Amino acid sequence: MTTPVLEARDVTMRFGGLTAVRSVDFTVNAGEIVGLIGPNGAGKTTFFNCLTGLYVPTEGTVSYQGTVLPPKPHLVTKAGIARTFQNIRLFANMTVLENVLVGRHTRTKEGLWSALLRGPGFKKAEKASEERAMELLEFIGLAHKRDHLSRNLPYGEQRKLEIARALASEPGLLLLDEPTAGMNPQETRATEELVFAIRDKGIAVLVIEHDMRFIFNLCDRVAVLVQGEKLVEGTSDVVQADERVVAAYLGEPFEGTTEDTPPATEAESTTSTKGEAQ
Ligand SMILES: Nc1ncnc2c1ncn2[C@@H]1O[C@H](COP(=O)(O)OP(=O)(O)OP(=O)(O)O)[C@@H](O)[C@H]1O
Repeated sequence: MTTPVLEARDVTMRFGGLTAVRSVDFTVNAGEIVGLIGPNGAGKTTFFNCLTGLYVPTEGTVSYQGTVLPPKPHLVTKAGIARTFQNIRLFANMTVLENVLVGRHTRTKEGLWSALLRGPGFKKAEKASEERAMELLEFIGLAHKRDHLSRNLPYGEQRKLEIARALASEPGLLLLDEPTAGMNPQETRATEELVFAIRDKGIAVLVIEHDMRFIFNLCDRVAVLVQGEKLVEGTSDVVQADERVVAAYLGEPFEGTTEDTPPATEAESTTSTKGEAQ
């Protein structure tokens, strides 16, 4: 039996006259790795931002484990959803261990500022947190670099550290936004293994990625967004074989598509103004 972890119902996000995400229904079940793909400007990051409370959807609801989420990022994290971003957002001048400890602030009594300023309350809670943070660093293979400043890590390790920091909030669902962007094939392969290992720990994963080989190797299910709409959803085989997906990536019109996939006309001419949706 499949148990939904995340359920987005009829989610629409408009920016003025531009509909970036249109009436998207989307589910991630327990134990699944789900991919979200689509051409540049398709609305993937905007949809992620709607899921994680960075944006308040114009319409629709997002539920986690059956409860509608408040559209506030820290409450979404607290509920059990963690994410990484397209661009690395580590604290560059903090150590590897400190970065992971900051990620734990939603799971400790102490707040983010206490963690950042290392006040007395933080120090008390620090020991238990430090043990858990070290477990996570061991899990991602960076325990030996615990005292290195994060800015001195090679790029691939910085991306891993971001994942460890996200895991530090003890999520039930992890959202990864282009985790292999800028990686060499070896690092990409290692990331694939890491995502499988995360799933094996009982954490569902939703991943946006442009690297199709990575997505099709990794995901149990893949959804394709095109011009803000969910065009196709299915197993890797089903999605790869769908002519509409190929056409969407090649920028061809959706001739011969079914009636339920009309092009989103408002979005057609406005895919270059990216705004803040990172
Ligand atoms: N804050 C914003 N204000 C106005 N328009 C926005 C904003 N954020 C995104 N958009 C627009 O919404 C559309 C979808 O953008 P989004 O970044 O979600 O696409 P994407 O699929 O993640 O693209 P990419 O693969 O290039 O990251 C684009 O037309 C973009 O210009």
